Amino acid sequence: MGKTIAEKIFAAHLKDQPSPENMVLNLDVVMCHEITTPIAIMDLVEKGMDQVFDPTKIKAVIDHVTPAKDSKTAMQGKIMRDWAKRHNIKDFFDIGENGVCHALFPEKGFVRPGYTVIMGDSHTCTHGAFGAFAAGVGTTDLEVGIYKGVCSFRAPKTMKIVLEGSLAQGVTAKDVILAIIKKITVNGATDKIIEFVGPVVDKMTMAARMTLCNMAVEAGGTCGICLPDRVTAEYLWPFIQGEFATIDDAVSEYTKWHSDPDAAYEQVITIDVSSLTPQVTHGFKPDQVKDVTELAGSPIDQVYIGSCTNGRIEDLRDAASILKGKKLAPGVRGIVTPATPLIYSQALEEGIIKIFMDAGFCVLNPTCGACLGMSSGVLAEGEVCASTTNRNFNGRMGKGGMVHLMSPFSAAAAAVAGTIVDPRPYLNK
Ligand SMILES: CC(C)[C@H](C(=O)O)[C@@H](O)C(=O)O
Ligand code: SF4
Repeated sequence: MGKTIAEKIFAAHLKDQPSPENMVLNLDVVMCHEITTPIAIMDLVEKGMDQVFDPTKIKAVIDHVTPAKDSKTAMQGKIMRDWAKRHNIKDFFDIGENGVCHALFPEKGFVRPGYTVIMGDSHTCTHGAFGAFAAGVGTTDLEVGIYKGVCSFRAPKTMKIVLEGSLAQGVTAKDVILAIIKKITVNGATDKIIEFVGPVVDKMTMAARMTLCNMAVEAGGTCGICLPDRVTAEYLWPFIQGEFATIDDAVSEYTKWHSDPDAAYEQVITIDVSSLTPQVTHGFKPDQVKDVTELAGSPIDQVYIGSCTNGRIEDLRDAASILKGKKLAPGVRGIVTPATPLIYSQALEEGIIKIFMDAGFCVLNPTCGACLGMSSGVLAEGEVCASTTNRNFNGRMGKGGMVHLMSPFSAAAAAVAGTIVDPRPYLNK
């Protein structure tokens, strides 16, 4: 019987298997941010176990609320900073160099095909876009990961989603993943890995694949995963050129992680995306999704473009293509947060920041901030936000606020229209 990519990664990292269902894996990367890691650090310190298994395999950032907004967040940052220094963690990103973890770490080349990655953050699944097994974990697992470099997982079960056809203009990876979550529901992939394959994925950029994998957790998935190919190797080339003579060599090496044709899946779902239209959430669950046309005309107060889902340069370009030469609708606030300093400076160089500013947007530094309602754009009670983020939970961006998840095209079109609107007529105008 052949193996899935997840089964291959698990087999290659197996340290111990206490039972058929329970596999302890060696970790290649342990990622850390200032919301969940300080709790793990303090607990390790208290237990007299203040050690890290390998400082080169720990990647840490202050990203959720940065610059600090109050004494509590300042202390969370300080705990991270002191810890990184104490343990000689070189890949630690503080103010000026920091960005949203799931955008920053891929950009630094920290994740490679076949890797095992954990983080105390639910959207760690984003890194599966590189053909890695990347999972969000709780504090105890994070502590063990930091201390010993291992983590225990259930034997992998995979749901394969085959994406066929081709995407129409103005329809993006965000619309695809919203449509998938609508179809399989918020529990559809619980305890499963979602393997995204098919011609649509093959054609996607790494940015689009990251958007796809980012929201696997919103369907309950442990991880989203794409098979590493030429697109992966080209993205990683600056980091792997010491390992391979040519990109072709990298591509052929990475095929060892491809799922075998006779691998066994829990479930296989095939979706033709050719007739897919822009999608948007309503309600407070990410599977409450409608065609944008069904919600057209719903008023909004704020537009938020950013986050680990859609704060990359490709996303800012999409939004700017609609905003160019236009203004925010009266009464609508616009906030854009490039997800990393590199994206910010690229956006500056490309004139994208100017487009946002001319349209009336407030441009923020890279941070999670408003995405989880912690800072930098919190909604007031009764307010509505058109957002490129990944969660529309009740009160997510502020108590009593409502979030509609959508693509950067749809968010930019909503900014101009002042209501939810079909972005397609706004393209190329
Ligand atoms: C703060 C963190 C633990 C949280 C997560 O795990 O997802 C955050 O990133 C979020 O998106 O709500
Ligand atoms: S951008 Fe939002 S979803 Fe992503 S890690 Fe930050 S808070 Fe979580």
